[in-house]
Amino acid sequence: MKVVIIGAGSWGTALGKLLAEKGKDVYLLARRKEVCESINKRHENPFYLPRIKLPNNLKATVEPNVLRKSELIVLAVPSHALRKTLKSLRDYLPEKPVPLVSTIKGIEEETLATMSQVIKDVLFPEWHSFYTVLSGPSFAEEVARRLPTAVTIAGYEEEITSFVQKTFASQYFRTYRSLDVMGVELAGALKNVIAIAVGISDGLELGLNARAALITRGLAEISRLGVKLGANPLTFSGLAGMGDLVLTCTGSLSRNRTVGLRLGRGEKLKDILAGLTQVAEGVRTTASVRKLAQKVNVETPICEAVYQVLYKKENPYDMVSTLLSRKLKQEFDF
Ligand SMILES: NC(=O)C1=CN([C@@H]2O[C@H](COP(=O)(O)OP(=O)(O)OC[C@H]3O[C@@H](n4cnc5c(N)ncnc54)[C@H](OP(=O)(O)O)[C@@H]3O)[C@@H](O)[C@H]2O)C=CC1
Ligand SMILES: O=C(CO)COP(=O)(O)O
Repeated sequence: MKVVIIGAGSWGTALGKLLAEKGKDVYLLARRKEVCESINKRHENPFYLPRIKLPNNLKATVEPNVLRKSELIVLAVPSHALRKTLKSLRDYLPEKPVPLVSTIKGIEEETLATMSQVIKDVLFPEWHSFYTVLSGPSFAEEVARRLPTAVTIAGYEEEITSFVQKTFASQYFRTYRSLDVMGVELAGALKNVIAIAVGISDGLELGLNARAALITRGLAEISRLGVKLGANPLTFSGLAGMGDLVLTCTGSLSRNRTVGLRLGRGEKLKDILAGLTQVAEGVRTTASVRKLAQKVNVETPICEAVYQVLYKKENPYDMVSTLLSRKLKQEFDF
């Protein structure tokens, strides 16, 4: 099977390695020639996954023609780049639709579209039912080191979703199926904002109680918004919801948590972003969530507090007192 992965960053490379180890003929479609050269000649991606040996049947190219005969396409670019990237590649897609797997965790800021909605805008209707989304607690580096991982794959069509589920399943990568595309997409994107909040709290050394409270109330908040937008509430207690939220809020490999930590320790956002070599989706998603929440009239106090710190230069300490001084309420709105 020929697989093309659009995006040769950390996640695209880790998933490419996994699929190549399963015997698939895998091509990473990169932007930079030097990335391709390292992967093809040295079997390593030092820009994104240093010191990980890649299999010989994982190749990289900048040539979009590689898409023509693909049998599975994986999307692994940052969310803000998907629309433009797909527009530039759509003339190279195979004549008949093939399963598409988004591994992207973000919401477009200008349109507030999730990635399935971007696909619907950019690709012909016959492609829409071929869309699936893979999400869950899965740091690229750990997957690349073949450490045990479990994820959810959601799609519209049972047959296509099962095909993708089987394609990715391996001895160390367990895949579950879901039909809640919207829920899995939203859970994956929204948890990044909560991870920034937890990072800020940990950077301020506010303790483990505060961390647990933010994760729990963060889950309540992102579930509330997700459900209002059409997600199945159960999705938020699964791998794509609770699972990924806990991983990203507590795992030192998280880029989003790290942005928060550094803010909490007193660094400026612009300095942090200037030094990042990988995407931290939650920064843009914070702005998207604010607009979404206002649009559907859902209270998202933690996301709002993160917005104030990131975009209004609010002191992180004030974020905490704002959250703690909110009007007292019931824990659950049954
Ligand atoms: N890394 C992880 O552990 C996981 C990541 N994800 C999600 O996967 C998605 C991709 O993230 P990840 O691989 O980590 O990101 P990285 O920052 O590691 O890599 C990003 C990739 O996208 C390319 N890219 C960046 N900007 C653009 C652009 N404007 N147009 C076209 N291509 C671009 C980069 O190319 P270039 O090198 O040329 O800049 C690179 O190939 C994100 O939504 C992320 O949340 C999901 C699960 C795990
Ligand atoms: O989504 C992830 C793990 O599941 C990766 O999180 P970060 O983007 O914060 O590193």
